[in-house]
Amino acid sequence: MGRMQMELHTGIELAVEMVQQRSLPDLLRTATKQLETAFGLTRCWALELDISGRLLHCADLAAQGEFDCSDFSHPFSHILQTGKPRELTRAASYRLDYPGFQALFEASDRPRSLWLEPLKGTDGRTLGILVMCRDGGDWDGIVGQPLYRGLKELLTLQWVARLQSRDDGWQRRLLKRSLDQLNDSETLRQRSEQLSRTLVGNSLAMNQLRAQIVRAAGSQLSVLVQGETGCGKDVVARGIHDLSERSNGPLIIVNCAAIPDTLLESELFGHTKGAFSGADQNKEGLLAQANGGTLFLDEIGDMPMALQSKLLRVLESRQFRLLGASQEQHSDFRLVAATHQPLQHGIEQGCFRRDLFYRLSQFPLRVIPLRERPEDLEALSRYFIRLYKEREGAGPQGISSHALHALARYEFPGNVRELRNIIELACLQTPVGDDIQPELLRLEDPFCVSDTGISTKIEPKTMVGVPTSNDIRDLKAAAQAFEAAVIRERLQQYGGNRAQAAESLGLPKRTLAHKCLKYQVSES
Ligand SMILES: Nc1ncnc2c1ncn2[C@@H]1O[C@H](COP(=O)(O)OP(=O)(O)OP(=O)(O)O)[C@@H](O)[C@H]1O
Repeated sequence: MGRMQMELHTGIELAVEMVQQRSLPDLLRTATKQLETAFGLTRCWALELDISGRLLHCADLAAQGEFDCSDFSHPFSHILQTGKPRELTRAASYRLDYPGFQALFEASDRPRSLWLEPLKGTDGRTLGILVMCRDGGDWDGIVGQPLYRGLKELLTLQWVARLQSRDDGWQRRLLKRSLDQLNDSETLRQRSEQLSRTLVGNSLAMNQLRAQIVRAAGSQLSVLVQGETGCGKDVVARGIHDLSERSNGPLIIVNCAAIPDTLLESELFGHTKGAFSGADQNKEGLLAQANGGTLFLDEIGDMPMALQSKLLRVLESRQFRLLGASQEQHSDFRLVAATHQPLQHGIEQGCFRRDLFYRLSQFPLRVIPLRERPEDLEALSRYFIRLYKEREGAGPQGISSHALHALARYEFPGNVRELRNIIELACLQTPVGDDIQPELLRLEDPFCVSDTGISTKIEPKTMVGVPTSNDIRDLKAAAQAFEAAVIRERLQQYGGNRAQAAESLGLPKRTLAHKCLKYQVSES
């Protein structure tokens, strides 16, 4: 084979190897090795200019292979600035104290001569710098060779192609990420909108709460909803269930305050026949019923300590045992708990387990009181008017701006529940088709004494069975008598309707039922 043929053969072999490299680092590594072998170099490096054009990288030098292009204490900034190749002698190299350059010089065994050549793509864009090292001089004898020029051209072409595919991949990833983000925010928007049909309010706090509910619903974390009585914790818990992937499963609601302590455990865990006196048949507990769905433990702060420990165990393993049974059972439920009491206080008092608190509040949510979000009053009022009209078939047209102003001045100790009662009562008294006017809004706390010093609604002294303050010898008994009297009176006021009486007192229905049982108060 003649010399020309040999060169052609070598050139083709090298070219084939170079085009096979899929990534830029592999291409640069292969090309520099080829140049070393083909031209007897002691070392060859390829420095890559980053996308900002401010840094040159040499992957093989690791941490030291970074060259700031605005620093002229290494030779590469000059090369980039002039765009021309040049030779650098060993003596000159010693004088350049840039640490990265000294590392490169050292790793090249301090050659007698270095050839620095900028590499450009066909579009004129600078790709980087080729650094060739050898102990002889005569660089023209190398860079003038067709094989060198051919390899260099192929290297730059492949370099551009690799950058292009890296850019394309990067663009694709960027596009995918923005599409994902768009999808996420679109889903978030749609779900928040769906939720705004039942969890009404346009305030910033409500918008943020809805967004958090959507997020909580998308996870399996236990959610603790905290907020004053009547502010919408129950609505939040239902929202979490409805928006979760468990929405087709059951939503089991347990009001821990409404079930006597002695019954709560068997209600939750269930029992076998004969487990205790009165257990005349097997009974499935609420934990088992919540399988595949959501268990909502309302008023969790009222759960007895002994039961808290058992609940903690269930939450950790989702395993539990029916009272009286020897076998464990499994239930796959998501827990949502709610409380109007600050649990922190319970923890300090030693009546709420700290570890349970942390287990419950994996995703904490707080519903702020209505008085702190007056922007929600109008939307909520119109929502309750609409519900009233749907239920009764007719009702007021809307609510006057004066009435809305009056609402805005009120504190709402009973929160949204109280607003609902006020609006419903006003609906009843407003002529069909008119707007609710301020004088029809019963804006007073029934337990408050008015400016005249006369109690506006309830006068404990006149209540049957309630001792006057001078006669009180046992405060607890007197307070209970008062509570019983208020409930009795409220039931009378609402014609025995427990749901309305409970709403008007800011109590869950089951709590009222429990209190009626405790105080022997009947509807009649
Ligand atoms: N943002 C809201 N949008 C629509 N209705 C609401 C909203 N907040 C509360 N309500 C309504 O107010 C009443 C009381 O709400 P809810 O029962 O959820 O309060 P709660 O915080 O759970 O009260 P409690 O502490 O007494 O259990 C319900 O009739 C509920 O539908």
